[in-house]
Formats: sequence, structure tokens, C-alpha cells
Amino acid sequence: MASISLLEASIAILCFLILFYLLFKKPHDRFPRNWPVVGMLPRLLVSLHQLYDYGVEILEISDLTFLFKGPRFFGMDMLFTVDPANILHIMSSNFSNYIKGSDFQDVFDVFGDGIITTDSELWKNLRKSYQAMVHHQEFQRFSMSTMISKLKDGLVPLLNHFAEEGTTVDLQDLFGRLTFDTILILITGSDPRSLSIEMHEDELAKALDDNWMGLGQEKKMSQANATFDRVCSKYISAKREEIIRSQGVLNGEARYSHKLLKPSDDKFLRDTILAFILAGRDTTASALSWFFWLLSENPIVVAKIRQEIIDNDLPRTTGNGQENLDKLMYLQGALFEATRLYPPVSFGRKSPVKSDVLPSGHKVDANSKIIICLYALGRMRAVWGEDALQFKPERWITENGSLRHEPSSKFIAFNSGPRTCLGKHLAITQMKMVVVEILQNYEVKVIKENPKSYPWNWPVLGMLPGVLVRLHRIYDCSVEVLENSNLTFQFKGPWFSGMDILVTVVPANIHYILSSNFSNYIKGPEFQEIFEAYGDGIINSDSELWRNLRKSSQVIFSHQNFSKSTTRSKLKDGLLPLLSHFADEEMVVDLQDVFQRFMFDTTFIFITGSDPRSLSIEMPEVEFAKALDDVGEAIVYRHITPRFLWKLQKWIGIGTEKKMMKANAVLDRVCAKYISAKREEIRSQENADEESEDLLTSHIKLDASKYELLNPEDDKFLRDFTVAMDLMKTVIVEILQAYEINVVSGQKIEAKPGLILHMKHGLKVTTAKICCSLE
Ligand code: HEM
Repeated sequence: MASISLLEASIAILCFLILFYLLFKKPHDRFPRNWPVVGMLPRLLVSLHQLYDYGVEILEISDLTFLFKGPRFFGMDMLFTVDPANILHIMSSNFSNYIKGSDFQDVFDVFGDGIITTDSELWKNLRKSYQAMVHHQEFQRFSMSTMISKLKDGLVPLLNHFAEEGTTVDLQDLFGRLTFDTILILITGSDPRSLSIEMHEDELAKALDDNWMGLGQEKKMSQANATFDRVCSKYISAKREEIIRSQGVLNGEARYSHKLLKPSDDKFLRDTILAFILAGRDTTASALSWFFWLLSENPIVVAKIRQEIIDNDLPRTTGNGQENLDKLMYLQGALFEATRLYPPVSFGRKSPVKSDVLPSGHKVDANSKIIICLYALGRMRAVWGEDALQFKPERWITENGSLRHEPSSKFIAFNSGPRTCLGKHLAITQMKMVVVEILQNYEVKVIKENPKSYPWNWPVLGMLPGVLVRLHRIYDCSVEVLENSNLTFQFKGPWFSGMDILVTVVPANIHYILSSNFSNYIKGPEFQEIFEAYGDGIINSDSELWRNLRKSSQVIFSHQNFSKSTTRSKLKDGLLPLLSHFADEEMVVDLQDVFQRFMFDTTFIFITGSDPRSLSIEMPEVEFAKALDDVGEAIVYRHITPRFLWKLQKWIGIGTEKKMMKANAVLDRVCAKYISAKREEIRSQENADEESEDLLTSHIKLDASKYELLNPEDDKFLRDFTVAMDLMKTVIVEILQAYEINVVSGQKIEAKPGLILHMKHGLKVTTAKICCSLE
């Protein structure tokens, strides 16, 4: 019970922080804000689901080093760095000043005093002894024969079995079993045979998994710990009995003479077993899994590796020798490339013993935390060039075909400096063996399954936490959820928030709601409240008022000549000259902005008869357009926020609601100006041409007797009409973006191939050709 209420409390705090963050967030700001008490934690929590990629973004814009400020008094401040100069300084030249620290050891306490967790003298002793072991010829022979026989008697029969049965197999699980068995044989001499057709669950492997999953769940951790102790002591006592014949580390009584190591001490041997499993199992398995995933996306790389295998005449059987494998340079480059993009160990942690100044100029206090982001470093354009995100094994091959050397302060997947991975060579050899075996004999097809996208219904908070963490891809998640729930999904909001929503895409429901039972389904008062900036315009209204507005607009819209001529002249004098200007200058343009301006001008002329000229080379900011954008943003926010919260914001006058109020005032002011000018204009020219009438004029002249609910004398009616009509522009812009501008005949404009059109949301499109027509 205690753990459930703790969980609830944690979720409540988390949601509070997220809501707090949303409440005060500065829109479009990627950089985390440092709040008075909670520091940057709210942003961290909001970005948890995409923490790695968010880290890449932040480190890129902060010149490779970034200071994260945690909540006060929590000791959570951390310096994140991917600057190779800093890494060289921390991991190599000033190695002795940067330790893992006691915090790290506390977190990983179940792993005892193994090499991964220890520092200074104890680490030095362990390192020396393991280094001697790993480099020992006998160990190398033993590891080679172990890997060959695990492949031949373990992986291959299993893959054959799955291929014959046509069953889908979880490669990561398979690779995890392969590396687990291999490591355990190397360390203890016993084979746990977790890689077998039965795929049985090994209790030591399971305890390791539980230990990772259970970080923070003390009960699970202590159970896992007990399993470690029991299983390791079983291996140790069995080994002691046959110590003379044994092959692995545990026969080290004679070999290890270092004073801190006590091979007679079972605790030391237990920590050694766990350290090696920890270091070698999931790392290699994860690298192999990502590698095959990358291959599935890059068939050309697969073809090149297969060709390299053929060119080097590797026999089509298991058991290629080390020398043969060493010839496979391209494969090695591809493996490095995969671990550069997806390093199995994604973060490293260091703490300065004495305060210091890093080469980047950042001062670090003694005992402060430094996080080296291996994942982000592999993706830094400043370090790897503009194509940093691409999987390109070629970047590892020099002009003369040898492997390109990259300093480990830059390619850090296997760590850097004196603590460089001890199993690097072993891991690369094993990965090469597996890849050669699989590519020679099998075709791997990746099955793309939808991730579990169903939001959890929490007590009190409903599905709100699930929605908040998926906000960044809410559209795609809705597609998945609806697909998994037979096209209709009941969203449960927090209790008493009135946020329960039925989401449906069933065509029969849609027809029922929008057509056959139209009168029973209105937009409703809440919609009007959210869209209040649009007043009583056609977008917001229901029933009789809507019917009146619809009828009057329908009549007006039937005079289409004015809108056609407006669009044509904006195209000729606005859009086309601007696009040719950008094309001539080879400038990057924000296509969305250009289309918005084009549509804003045409719609505005169509409505008021005046041209705001937002579409010109100077790209001026037009206050009415800006106000509409701000209103749009606040409306989106209102949709996803509990009503009481945005109402509270409105009442206090903060965040997006503050923007909304300011924008509303602008809309009122500008509309009032146009309405009074238009009334004046109509008064002065009685018999104007109806065909070229703007909509505002038509509305002022509206025959009120035909529409009992419409009052053309009322400025508010005209204002609401103007603002609501402007919504059209957004719709048309979406359509323009979705399709190529491709109207044939007449004058053609060709943008130069390769012109980059920069779209909002970071999307870039390259135009091959833009054709526009003028009748
Ligand atoms: C693709 C596979 C592998 C990768 C990417 C990898 C990466 C790393 C990294 C990043 C570290 C530093 C960890 C830290 O200090 O927090 C490390 C350390 C270590 N690795 Fe690996 N590793 C791999 C496979 C292996 C294997 C198969 C073994 C053993 C058989 C192994 C043995 C070790 C050991 C003993 C250390 C500790 C070194 C020390 O602290 O001095 N690794 N490895």
C-alpha cells in the first residue's frame, strides 16, 4: 500500500510541476528556464520522453556545454558537456582529479566494489589485474573458442528454428542471451544456456533486469541483490572445487597478487562476476540490435558488407578466425558508426576532487556533478559535421581503405582515457562474428510495431499525464490510439475537471453527428468560451444565429468575382515577385510565413477592401495578423488545459491568456477602425459596383429584415464577422503547404533547383521547381 500512495504522490507532484511549467512557460522557448525554487526541473520533466534528443538540441545551441540548475537544496545541479576538449581534460589529462564519486557508488550499490563502480587505488588494482587477464593469450584463445561455439551451437540452431517456423523473434532478447552466456562462460567457466529454443528465464539475468527496472523500488532491488548473492555464491563454490581445471577469472588465486584484491573473499568474486556481466552483456546486445535496425533502414550498407565478406573470401561457416575478421574494414566502420549514433552507454558521470576550470572556460567546484553525454556527442554537428545524424559507415574509411582513427574524446562509445572499455576488442570481434554469420545466411526483416500508445487512466488525474507526455506528437498518438480502440476512444480527464471527451473517427458516427442528427449536436458554450476572441461569428455560433449567419454569408459568397480578382492580383503583384526575388538571391525562406502573408492579404482585402501589404520584400509585421496568431496559440492551449487553469490564468492575466487579452484588444481596435472607415466610405458613394464589393460592405448593406438575428448597425456583429472570416486563411495555408504549387499555363516562375525553403517546426523542404500560373 505504501508504495502505491508514494507513486500517486510522485505523479501528483510531477503533474503539478508540468502544469506549473505549462502555466508559466514562455511559448516556443527550447531553452529550459531557470525558475526560482524548482530550477530547470519542470522543463526536464516535460522533456523526459525525449530526453536524449532534447539534450542534443540544448547542447548544440549551448556550444557543447550546458549547466543544468536543479531545484534548490537538492544538489541536482549538473554540468553537461560533449566538448571533446573538456572530455580529453576530464577523462585523460586530468584523470586523477575526476572520479565517479560516492553518489555514483550509492546508486549502483548492488554492484558492490566491482570495477565499474570503484575509484582510485581499488580501481587501479582491479584494472591492472583484468587488463592482464584480457590480454593474456590463454584468455583470448578461450574467448574466441567460446564465442565460436556459442554461435555454432547456440545462435545458429536457434535462428534456423525461428526461420523454419517463420516466427517473429525479439533480436535484442536473443543477443542479450548470447552475450550473457558468453560472458558467464568467460568469467565462471559454466554455461547458463539461456540461449536455447526454450528461451528459459535465467534467474541471474532476470535479477539484473529487475535491478535496472527497479531503480528506486527498494523491495525489487533487495530481492535482486539476494539473487545475485545466492547465484554468485553457487558459481563460486562450484568453481573453488574444480579450481585447478577452471578457465575463467575465478581461477585467479595465483594470478592476482594485488594487495586490494582478495580472491579468497567471496564478496570480491561476486562483485567481479556482476561487474563483467554488467559491462559486457547489455552493451554488446544493444549495439548489435541497433546495428541490425540501422541495416534494415540502409540496404546499400548491407550490400556493401556482403560484398566485403565475399571479397575477403570468408568461408560460409561459423568459426572465422580473428585474422579474417580483422580484414573487414567496412563492417568495422559500420559498427563504429552504429555505436556513434546509438552508444549502448549513453551517459558517463564524473566529479572533480578539487575545483577546476575546464578548457571550455566552465568552472567546476569540488564534488560537483559533470555528465558526459555519449549519445549527444555522437550527434553534434559541430563535432561530426552537418551529416552527423546520418548513418554513414564511409566516414570511418580513409582514402586508402584503412580505418579512420578518431580520438576517443570524439568517438566515446567505448569510453576515453585510462578507463577505456576493457572489452572493446572482444565486443567488436563478437559483433563481427554475429553479423557475418547472419548476413551470410539470413535475411533480417524488422517488424515495426506500434508502441504502446494507450494512455493510462490514473486515479484523480485521469489520462492527463499520458496526454502531457505525448503532447509533442499528439496527432500521431491519436492515430495509434484510435486505431487500437476500434476508431472510438473515451478520454478520461482529471476528476471534476469536465475534461472527459469521446474521440471518434467512425464514418457512421461522423455522418450521424454532422448530418442526420445535426440539430442535436451543437458546438456548445464551452467551445464558444474557448474561441471567445471570435465573438458571435459564424465559427462560434449555433442554432438560429448560426442559420442566419450562414444564409447571409452564402448569399455574399456567391459574388465570387471580387475574391477571384483579389487572389489573382495578389498572386501577380505579391507572391510571384517575392518568390522570384528569393529564388534570384538564393535565399532561404520560411514558406509557411510567405503563404500565411499571401492568404492574410487576400482574405483581408476580400473582407475589408483594404490591403495590409504584409506580403512584401520587407516582410513587415502586421499587428492584426500577429494578434490572430496569438489568439490561435492561446486557443490551442485552452483546448489542452483544464478549464479552471486557463480561467485562472486569464483572471490573473498571465501566460498565453495575457497574450490573448492583448491580441483581443488589437483585434477590437483594428476592426473598429476599418468598420468606421467603411461606413464612412459607403455613405459617400451610394451606388458602388456590387460585383467588386468586399464582404464588410456587403454586410453593412445587409438587408436586416431577412435575418432577424443579424444587425448590420451593430459594430460588434461586423467585428466578429471580420475576425471569424480571417480563420479561412489558416485553412487555405494548410492546403497550400500540403500540395505543390502547381498551376499550369501562363507565366512560369522557376525557382532554382536546390533552393531551400525553410518551414516552421524545423522542417526543411527543397524545391525542385515551382510553377505558378497567371491566367
Ligand atoms: C559494444 C560493446 C561495449 C561498449 C559500447 C562498451 C562501452 C563501455 C563504456 C562506455 C565503459 C565506461 C563505463 C563507465 O566508466 O561508466 C566501459 C567500461 C568497461 N567495459 Fe565495456 N563496452 C562494451 C562491451 C564490453 C565487454 C564485452 C566487456 C567485457 C567482457 C566490457 C568490459 C568493460 C569493463 C571491465 C569496463 C570498466 C573499465 C574501467 O572502469 O576501467 N565491455 N565499456
